[in-house]
Formats: sequence, structure tokens, C-alpha cells
Amino acid sequence: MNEITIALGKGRLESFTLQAFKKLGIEFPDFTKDSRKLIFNDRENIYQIVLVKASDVPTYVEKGAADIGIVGKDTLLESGADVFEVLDLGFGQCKFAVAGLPDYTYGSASKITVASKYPNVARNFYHKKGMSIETIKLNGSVELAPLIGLSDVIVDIVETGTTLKENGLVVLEDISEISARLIVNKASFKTKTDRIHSLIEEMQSIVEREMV
Ligand SMILES: Nc1ncnc2c1ncn2[C@@H]1O[C@H](COP(=O)(O)OP(=O)(O)OP(=O)(O)O)[C@@H](O)[C@H]1O
Ligand SMILES: O=P(O)(O)OC[C@H]1O[C@H](OP(=O)(O)OP(=O)(O)O)[C@H](O)[C@@H]1O
Repeated sequence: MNEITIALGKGRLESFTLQAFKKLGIEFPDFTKDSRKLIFNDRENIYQIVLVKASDVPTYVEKGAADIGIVGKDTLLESGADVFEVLDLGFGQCKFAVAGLPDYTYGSASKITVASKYPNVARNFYHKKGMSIETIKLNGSVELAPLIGLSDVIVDIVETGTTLKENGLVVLEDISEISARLIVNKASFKTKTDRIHSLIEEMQSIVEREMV
């Protein structure tokens, strides 16, 4: 019987997650290979991973469809989900930044337009600076926006900086660091205490070991 359901986003965090569980002796079939299957059980049938769209991980965990989730801090911040964020897993590192054309300055414009996959993050960042903005929600290829006049700047993820560079854009301001986080449903944290606590502790020990 599966005791713990784990929501994981299809994409960049899959193989890191699989490796992390392997280090704990929790073995899943290699779901990173092309497959349309969405549910995978570990060898001992204690854990079940459900593969969902990355941006839906907080929803599955908040609603209790999954007990725990592995999700980028970016997605977690944007969602505002009511979950426990229990551990920084250390992988999936990148950062949030404001980017634009090299000569762009905020100047005296009364309102700037910001294109982003993360409109809530963008709004919060500018709100703290005391600036009001108009957000334009995009779902990808965000770097195009300032190039073709859709927005003044973008708020997006920067990892290697290649995408910005290849499109003639630069980081104008850093916002915050991002990495993958372990999140837990609030009710599961109470009802499945032993299993979840020991998983968090074991995960924490491998994260600390990797940092040395
Ligand atoms: N270069 C990068 N671009 C995007 N995300 C990155 C990058 N490097 C690390 N990450 C992290 O990996 C997480 C998952 O990224 P992935 O591209 O799989 O999902 P997504 O961008 O949310 O999904 P989708 O591509 O379906 O919109 C991100 O939420 C982020 O925390
Ligand atoms: O700094 P870099 O290493 O170039 O990585 C950053 C890029 O990666 C992400 O896009 P993604 O690949 O998820 O594609 P998308 O345009 O569909 O969001 C992000 O939105 C940037 O465009």
C-alpha cells in the first residue's frame, strides 16, 4: 500500500529528484525516459510519484492530492500556495531577475510594463520598490517581449544567461535566488508525521553531505 504521494513536475527537476531518492535507497523506475505514464511506485510500494505540470505541483500539495511535492522556489512563490516549505533541496539553482535592453532605464515613466511567466512575483518585487507596474502574463519565450515592444522589461529565470545573451538582453536587477524545495501538505504533516519527518531528515542529511 502506498503511504506517501509525491507530486513532481515533468521537466528539469525530474532526474535530480530521482537521484536524490536513489541516494536514500528509495528506487523508482526511470521515469525520465520518454513515456506517457504518470504514476510510478517505488520498489517497496511505500512512495508513489505523480508526474504533473511543474506549475501545478503546489496545487496538488495544497489540496492534499499529494502529501509532498518537489517544486522550484519560483513556482512556489508565484502560486502563493498554503503549504509547508520544509527543505531547500539545493538542486535546480537559478535566479529571478529583471532583464531588458542594455540601455533601458526606468526613467520617469509613470507605469512600466513587465512581461513574465511570474506576474505575482513581478508585482511583489516592484511593489516593494514603491513602483506600480502593468504585468503581461506570458507562458514562455518571455525574452521576446522587450525585443518587439510588448513590454519594457521582463521578470524571468536566469540560469546560465545564454538566453538573454543570445537575444541581446541583460540583467538589469537581481531579484532572488531559486532552487528546488520540498513542500508538505499541512494535514499530511500531522497525520503522517513519522514517515514524513524521517523522509525530511534523511533528505536533509544528503543535502548537507552534498554541500560539504
Ligand atoms: N534555466 C532554467 N529555466 C527554467 N527553470 C529552471 C532553469 N534552471 C532551473 N530551473 C528550475 O526548474 C524548475 C522546473 O523547470 P521546468 O522547465 O521543468 O518547468 P516550467 O518552466 O515550470 O514548466 P513549463 O516549461 O512546462 O512551463 C523551475 O521551476 C526552476 O525552479
Ligand atoms: O539563463 P539560461 O540558462 O539561458 O536559462 C533561462 C531560460 O530558461 C527558461 O526558459 P525555458 O527553457 O523553460 O523555456 P520557456 O521559454 O518555454 O520558458 C527561462 O524562462 C529562460 O528563458
